[in-house]
Formats: sequence, structure tokens, C-alpha cells
Amino acid sequence: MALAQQARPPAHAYSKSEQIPLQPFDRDTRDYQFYDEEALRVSNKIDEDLKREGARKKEQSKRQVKVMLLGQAESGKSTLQKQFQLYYSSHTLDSERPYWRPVVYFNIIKAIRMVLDELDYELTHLPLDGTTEGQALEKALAPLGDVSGEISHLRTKLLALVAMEDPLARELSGGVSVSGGRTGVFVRAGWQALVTPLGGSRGRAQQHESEEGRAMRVAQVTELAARTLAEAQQEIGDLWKHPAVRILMDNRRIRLDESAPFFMESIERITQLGYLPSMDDILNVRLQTLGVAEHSFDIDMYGSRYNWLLYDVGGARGQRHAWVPYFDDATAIIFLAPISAFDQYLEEDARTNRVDDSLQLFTAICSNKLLKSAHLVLLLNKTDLLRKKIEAGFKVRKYITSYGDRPNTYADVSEYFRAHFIQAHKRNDISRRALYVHFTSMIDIKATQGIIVNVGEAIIRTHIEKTGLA
Ligand SMILES: Nc1nc2c(ncn2[C@@H]2O[C@H](COP(=O)(O)OP(=O)(O)OP(=O)(O)O)[C@@H](O)[C@H]2O)c(=O)[nH]1
Ligand SMILES: [Mg+2]
Repeated sequence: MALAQQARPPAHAYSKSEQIPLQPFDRDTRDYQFYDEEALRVSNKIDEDLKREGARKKEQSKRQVKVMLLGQAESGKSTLQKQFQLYYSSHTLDSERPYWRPVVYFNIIKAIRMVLDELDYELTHLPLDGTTEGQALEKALAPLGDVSGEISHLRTKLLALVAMEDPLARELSGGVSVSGGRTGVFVRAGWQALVTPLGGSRGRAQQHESEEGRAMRVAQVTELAARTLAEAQQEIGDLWKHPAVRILMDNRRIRLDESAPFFMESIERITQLGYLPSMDDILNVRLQTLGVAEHSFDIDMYGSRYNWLLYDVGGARGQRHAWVPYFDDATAIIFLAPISAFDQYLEEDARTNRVDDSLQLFTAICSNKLLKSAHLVLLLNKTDLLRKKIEAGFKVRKYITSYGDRPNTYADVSEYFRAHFIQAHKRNDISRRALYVHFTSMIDIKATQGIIVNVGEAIIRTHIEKTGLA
């Protein structure tokens, strides 16, 4: 009795008028037989449909390959995604070229603002810097005399341009701002739809009204930025070539995004009328990913068609929690570790060396239970920048004491990092699976395309072994 009372729904769950008493069927009537047969027919049909749907889903999932691109911020995940798109669906990347124009402008304007800010800071603080390094730098700048007049003239000329940074950032981010001290533009999946060039979005009234409004604003800001850039081309060149900027850049007192020199040196081409970003521009551009962006490609391999779902994630520490929901059915992980970053620290935690963070993150991925059956690929990325740093005389030992007295050559340094990652895998991999390792430079189209084929084939082979699919 007590139990029956407990099982009753609470009085407020139904009103009295809804309590319709059910009439019991008379088992001997034809009605009952009809309902019985009909119910059985419907039930069988549902069973069949479910079975068919289940088989279809199973078949579809066998043909679906889910690949996650993981790694810290700026490791090159989105650049790899673009390389995949370029290889398997180049026409779609080609048709995106206009969307990248405001992003290229944003990258250049941000670099100019940073050069001006850091120049200001260094020129006022250097005389007070008592360190040997600071004094040596002052000595190097001394032959230039007083440059403050020249710099302030350039700043005035570039004022209108620098003022474009915020409106561009706002439009590209779609109003998103992210706390945690990181700077720049954050984009979610499908951001291109938000920056459709004028006239690009048409359709149902209400929803599209705001989209068109936004597209219009982006187009206006982009055109204004293009004009202001073209008008300031001379001053941009003068600033970039200014001997004080050169000295401070060489001594790493001015630190910019890694792709900034590429764009600053292409300023003439980029400010030309009718400029459309090239593939190299698209690969070099910096745009931080927010959350997880899904990209889908159909890939023909070993005589079958596979649907690849590529998940490109935001790599900053505050973004990593968003990766986990995608882990349990991931076919493969491609982990990117930028090994040129041995002299850099995390933007979100200035005490953590970036190679160290990559190693810790890679260890966590290897030992993650949810990922135990995922195919694992490690790309030791940004080898072009590593080579440049070594050639410029950067000493790894200064930043990573355990490097000790090993020769400071590209071959030794890259091998040292490779060995560390392989060791982390050996010690921590939860399922003792194979690890596929490649040295990469994501901005090198030819070299990366070869690696994409190689990595893709290995992933499909593992997938076929697991699913028994040919
Ligand atoms: N020189 C060089 N630059 C690279 C390489 N890989 C990526 N970059 C550049 O590094 C910057 C960051 O690359 P992204 O692909 O945006 O990095 P990400 O891992 O997606 O970063 P988040 O989205 O913040 O997690 C971009 O400007 C790229 O062009 C490389 O191998 N060499
Ligand atoms: Mg990204």
C-alpha cells in the first residue's frame, strides 16, 4: 500500500478532467483481434525500420572517419585543417579567398600597432634599463641619434590605420570577446558566413536581415581598411625598414606574431587594387579558434569513399575543456607540437615554456582512457622556424637546461625533441599503440601535401583493420 502511494504521480501532475478511465478490451471480440494484428504489424515494421536504420548507421559510421587536431594555441592546427581542405577540396578554399581579405588586413594592422607600442616602450625604458643587455642595446641604437621625432611622425601618419584594428576585430569575431589576457580575433566554426562579402547572403527575410546588415558592415570596414592601408603604404614600409625597428626586432625586444614579417614584407602586393589573398596568405594568416570547429570532406581511398570529419579545436588552456566531448568516438588524433617554441612561454601562463606545455599535453593525450583506441599521429611542427632560430644563433640550452652541451644544430635539436616526445609516448601510452611521427612545416604546401597523404593512408588502414571494412 505504501509503495503504491509512492508510485502515484503527484496530485498537481494531472487535472481531474484528464483522468479518462480506460475501457478494458473484451479478448473475444473481433475488435481485439484487429488491434492485436495491427499492433503486431506496426511493431514488426518498427523493428524492421530500426534494424535497417541501425545497419545504415553502422555502415555509415564505418565510412566515417573522425579526426581531431589537438595541440596548444598557435601550434598550427587550423593551418593543417586548411592544408587538408586545399588537398581534398581545393575549390572550397579557393572560393573562400575573399573572406580572408579582412583577416589579412587585421594581421597587418595588428603588427603595425604592436611595432609602434613596443617601440614606444623600449625607447622610453631603455635609458633606465641597467642590465648589460639593455646597455648593449642602447649602444647599438646610439649611432641612429634621436629617432623619436621620426617615429612620432610615422605614428601620426599611421593613426587612422591603427584605429581600424578594433572595428576589424569586432566584425571578424562577431562580437565575441574572450577573457584571460589573450589578444587578437577569435572565430567559431562557420565564421566565414559572418563575413560574406556584400551581396553574398540572400534569403528569408527576418533571419537574413541581420546577416545582411552584418555582411554590409564587414564589407564597409574591409573597404575602409583597404583604402587606409593603400594610403599608408609608404609609411608602413618606412616603419618596417626603420633601423631602430630592425635592431629591436633582431634583439627580440619587439615580438610579433610569427607570420607578421611575411605580411609586412608583402605590403606592396597586398595594398594593390583588387587584392585577393593567395593560398600562401591564407596559410600564414593568424586567427585563433574558439571552441571546436567541424570540417567535412569526402575522401576516396583504397577504392572506397570515406567521410572525414576534421575537428579543429582552440588550443589555449581555457579552451581545452571543450575537447573532451569529442574524444570517445575519435578515429584518430593528430597532435601538433611546435618545436620552434623552445624560447617562448604560454600567453596564458608566462611561466610555462611552450615545448614543456606541449610535452605535458601530449602525455595527457597518450594516457587518456577515452582515446585509447584512437590512431595517434604526432607532427613536430614549425621546423622552418626552428631552423631559422638555430641559424640565427639561438641557444636551446639557455631555455631548456637539460639540453646541456649537445651541439646546437638543427639536426641535434630536432632529434632531441623527437626523442622526448617518443619517450613520453612510451612511458604513458595507455594502449601501447603505434605512434606515427613526422617533422612538418605547415606553411610549406608541397611538403605538407605529401604528409597529408601519408597520414591519411595510415589512418584509413587502422580504421579498416578495426572495422573489418575494405
Ligand atoms: N612558419 C610557420 N608558421 C606556421 C607553421 N604552422 C603554423 N604556422 C603559423 O602559426 C600561426 C598559428 O597557426 P594556427 O594554425 O592558427 O594555430 P592553431 O593551433 O590553430 O591555434 P589556436 O586556434 O589558437 O589553437 C599562423 O599564423 C600560421 O600561419 C609552420 O610550420 N611554420
Ligand atoms: Mg586554430
